[in-house]
Amino acid sequence: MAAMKVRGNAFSTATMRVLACLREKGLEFQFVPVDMSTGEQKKEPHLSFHPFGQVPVFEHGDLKLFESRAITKYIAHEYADKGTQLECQGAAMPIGLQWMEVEAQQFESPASKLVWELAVKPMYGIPVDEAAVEENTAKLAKVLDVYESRLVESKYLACDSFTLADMHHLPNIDFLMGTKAKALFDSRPHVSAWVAHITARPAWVKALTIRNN
Ligand SMILES: N[C@@H](CCC(=O)N[C@@H](CS)C(=O)NCC(=O)O)C(=O)O
Repeated sequence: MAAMKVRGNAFSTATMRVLACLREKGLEFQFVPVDMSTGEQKKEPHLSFHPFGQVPVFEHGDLKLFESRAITKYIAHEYADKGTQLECQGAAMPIGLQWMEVEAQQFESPASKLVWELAVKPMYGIPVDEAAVEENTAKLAKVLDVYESRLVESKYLACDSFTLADMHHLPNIDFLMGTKAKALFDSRPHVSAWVAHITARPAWVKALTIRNN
């Protein structure tokens, strides 16, 4: 099997999305830390791997990929028979695609803005923009109302087992659980149970250990 490498940062949500996937699949990989505090991602040689100057970058033999969700879809497909089956099967396949888009198009924007305001800014002593917090709390609440309805009828978002559609949420949820935005999840019983369930997955717990290295 060709060697796998992830260039990224342990505190980057997009990087953690890829590490979660590799852990679910039980795949070996080399982690190459990119120091975002010095802007390493905006300089060569990193720019030769990622033209937008971001993390993560995934390398598998001669293949070089950026965009975390494209990387996880590649890994899930390429290693369909290894570890956790992360794609919805058969007739549920398009439902999996739909809920992955929901995460990317509806959840990511308000969730990542709240991560920035409530988790990252306080770490660096940067003043919080309360108007942005209010606006994105309202937006995320509406998204989670839809999730609550969906999770009444289905234990997981897309199909009857854990898939990429659930997994893609983990990094933003992990940060938000340490902020006042946790209340948005806790106040919706089915969302709250889903969060407890997916954040306790051994693969996710193992992915997070990268922060201890
Ligand atoms: N849509 C991209 C987002 C990548 C992204 O925004 N990465 C952030 C870290 S989570 C980054 O590199 N930020 C530094 C920068 O933009 O300079 C993906 O999912 O890979």
